[in-house]
Amino acid sequence: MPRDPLIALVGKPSSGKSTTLNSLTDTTAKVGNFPFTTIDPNRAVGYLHIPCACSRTILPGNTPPSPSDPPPLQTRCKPNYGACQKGTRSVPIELLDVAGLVPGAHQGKGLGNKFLDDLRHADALIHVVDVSGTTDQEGKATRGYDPSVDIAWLRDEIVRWVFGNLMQKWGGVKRRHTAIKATAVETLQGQFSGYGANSAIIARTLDRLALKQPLQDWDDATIQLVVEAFVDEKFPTVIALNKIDHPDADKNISKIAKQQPPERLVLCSAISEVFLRRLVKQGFVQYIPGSEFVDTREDLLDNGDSPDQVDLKELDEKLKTRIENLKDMVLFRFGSTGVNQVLSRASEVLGLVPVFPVRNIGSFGSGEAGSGGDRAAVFRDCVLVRKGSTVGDVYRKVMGDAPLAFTETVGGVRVGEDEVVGVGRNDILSFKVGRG
Ligand SMILES: Nc1nc2c(ncn2[C@@H]2O[C@H](COP(=O)(O)OP(=O)(O)OP(=O)(O)O)[C@@H](O)[C@H]2O)c(=O)[nH]1
Repeated sequence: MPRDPLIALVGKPSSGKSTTLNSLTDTTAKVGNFPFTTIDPNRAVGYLHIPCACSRTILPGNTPPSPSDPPPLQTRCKPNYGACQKGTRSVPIELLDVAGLVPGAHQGKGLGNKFLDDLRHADALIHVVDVSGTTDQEGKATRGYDPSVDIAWLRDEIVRWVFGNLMQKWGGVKRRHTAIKATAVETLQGQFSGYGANSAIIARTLDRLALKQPLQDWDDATIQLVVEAFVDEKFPTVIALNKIDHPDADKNISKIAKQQPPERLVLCSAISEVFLRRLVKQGFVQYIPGSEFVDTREDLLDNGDSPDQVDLKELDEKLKTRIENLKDMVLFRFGSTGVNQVLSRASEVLGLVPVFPVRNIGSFGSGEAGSGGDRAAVFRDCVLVRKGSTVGDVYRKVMGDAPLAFTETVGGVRVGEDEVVGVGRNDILSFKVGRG
């Protein structure tokens, strides 16, 4: 059965990993349960924000009565896991906290081997970088440090770790490869299976390099290239440039933006998100996590709300100033605190596709045909699968090994088991169990 995707947060000490994790996992937004049964101590549940199927007005019977009304399905969207607020769905996703990697980790420095070992199961990485330059490469307080260096050494540590593990056995690997006349994909898959690599990842790795020599003739430099390409395939990485609220951040952001592909970079201020969510909990502000706007009591009164309608507390001068600063330095300049984009971007680099399995393809409910009528809850389930997954892959993830009779999508249209799932095309599926 395909595994659930796992995203790991990595970075040097004090770059803001815990704060980022808190901002991604804090459940102020009334998110519900999650489907993962065993959560290790270093795992947490984050919520990926996606447009929910319930807000697609193209679906039968989902036209809003007037432009200002929500589509009818939206009012009945009740996820089993996560939440749906006005058509934005929070889908639970597992996160792994890989504590404090430092240069030299691959040789065991700072318990590095243990942390690197934790990484094996990750499908993508979020590298949290302290873009303010106020912590050195080991996380100690400083000023004027160049954080672009961190991006290079962290990847290098992972490469050296994988390289070291492979080289320990390379003599035997080569001999066996020749003796059994294996293909390079087969041999490398055997070596890299401990990192959760399948043959598709290995094939992509080798395609990237288009090597001429057979595996048994690879020299160290070639093996190094193979390992680098493998690390990039197996651990696609989003770089979260954290602490953008700090005045020293701008020049570092410009430098890194010139060196890295834009689709890999996200700007964020984890501490701002944590602070705002705390103020929401304490009843001081209205704020939808990830949005550009924060409303205080004063703002709402200025907007014409009457005092008895506004149930927010008064702010003292100190808090007022902090919120104004946060608006100026982060929200207005960057459009949000950026933390939700960190997770969305990681899901993009992984190519995750949300799929909505429903029992009843006519009503999108989870009951038998006709049960609950048009008031029944819809789109109870949403699963995240990797790009390129087929209808059959989704079926096995949701239903396990039971035999599949046939599958329908919107309008009762039959879809084949081998069809690749895609957003808006065949991502609402009803599986009929049994022998077809
Ligand atoms: N200015 C600013 N400071 C931040 C931000 N995020 C985190 N910090 C601060 O950076 C320091 C380190 O944050 P942590 O989240 O503990 O960092 P960490 O990477 O988990 O550190 P380790 O647990 O040592 O690996 C703390 O003092 C945070 O308050 C941010 O967005 N802006």
